[in-house]
Amino acid sequence: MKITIVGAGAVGASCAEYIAIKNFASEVVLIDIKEDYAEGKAMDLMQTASLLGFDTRIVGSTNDYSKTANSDIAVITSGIPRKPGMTREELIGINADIVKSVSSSILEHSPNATIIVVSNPMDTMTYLVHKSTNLPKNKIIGMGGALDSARFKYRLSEALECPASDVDGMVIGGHSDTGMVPLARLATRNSVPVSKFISEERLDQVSEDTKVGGATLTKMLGTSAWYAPGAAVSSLVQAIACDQKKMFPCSALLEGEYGLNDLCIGVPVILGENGIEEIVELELNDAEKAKLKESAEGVTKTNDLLDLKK
Ligand SMILES: NC(=O)c1ccc[n+]([C@@H]2O[C@H](COP(=O)([O-])OP(=O)(O)OC[C@H]3O[C@@H](n4cnc5c(N)ncnc54)[C@H](O)[C@@H]3O)[C@@H](O)[C@H]2O)c1
Ligand SMILES: O=C(O)C[C@H](O)C(=O)O
Repeated sequence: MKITIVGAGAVGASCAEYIAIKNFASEVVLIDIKEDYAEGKAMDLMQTASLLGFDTRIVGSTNDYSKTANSDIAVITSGIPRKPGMTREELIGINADIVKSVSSSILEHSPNATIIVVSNPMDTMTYLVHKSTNLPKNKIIGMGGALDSARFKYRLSEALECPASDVDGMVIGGHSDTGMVPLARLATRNSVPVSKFISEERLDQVSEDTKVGGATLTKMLGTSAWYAPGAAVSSLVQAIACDQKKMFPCSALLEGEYGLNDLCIGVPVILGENGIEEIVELELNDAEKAKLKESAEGVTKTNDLLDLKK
């Protein structure tokens, strides 16, 4: 199993590290435009192999896509991250051109690859990859909901004063400060609704903290987060590489599901060797449906900023 990660920055390198530690891939190629940067990250990571006990070969390359040839999965993390005070949507101008050219270079050398889009604004970048390539829709996946759900579980575990492994919960909708829809009604602690343990006000606070999870960390770090994003991407890569048939909320092209059309937005999907093998339609209540619709309107507004004729 060969995996390419475009962008050897914070998220790309973190993702490569978690993939290697999980030891399910034969090769990870890290590629970046900065001279020697990906090679340096790859060498540094390879020097952890004997310490951490993995066999995955990590290779670095400065913009030489021949090294990525015949990748099974390609992850796009290239582009700029936001600074404190910015929204993800403000990155569209620079990142759209990068994502478009990178996806074309990936497919030139790996026409059968499944692409996971990470660069922000992620739902719109995922839509752009659909619009600018001929890949079938199951092979283009946006990563956002897996991270947002991990943050939701973290906030729930804080509120319930229990380990994160004791709680379950999911965030659907757009990967934006206002567009996320944490499904608080469906969140559980060992199958018991979390509303049994915390007040409605506290649960509302958990949802609000989850939605601004990325902005909170960006303010603290001066740039956006990378450990949880890298871990979330590695989980999606593993689900596809190992044909796990696991369910994650991912940004998927919708064609009528949830009453939505012609956009990519976070919904639960089953991931396996064929990428998105199924879109799971949840029975949402009226309030949740209204939030998802509003979120979709926001994503569409950002999509409308793309120049798809370029
Ligand atoms: N979807 C999510 O949940 C999520 C989570 C975290 C970050 N992100 C996004 O991921 C992106 C990367 O974040 P980061 O923190 O790793 O940034 P970073 O600046 O640390 O790394 C980005 C890397 O991309 C490289 N790059 C730029 N143009 C390139 C090109 N044409 N080809 C190859 N490489 C190129 C840069 O040289 C840099 O090394 C940002 O857009 C950020 O907003 C998304
Ligand atoms: O917050 C960001 O800009 C990066 C990423 O989308 C995140 O949620 O961490």
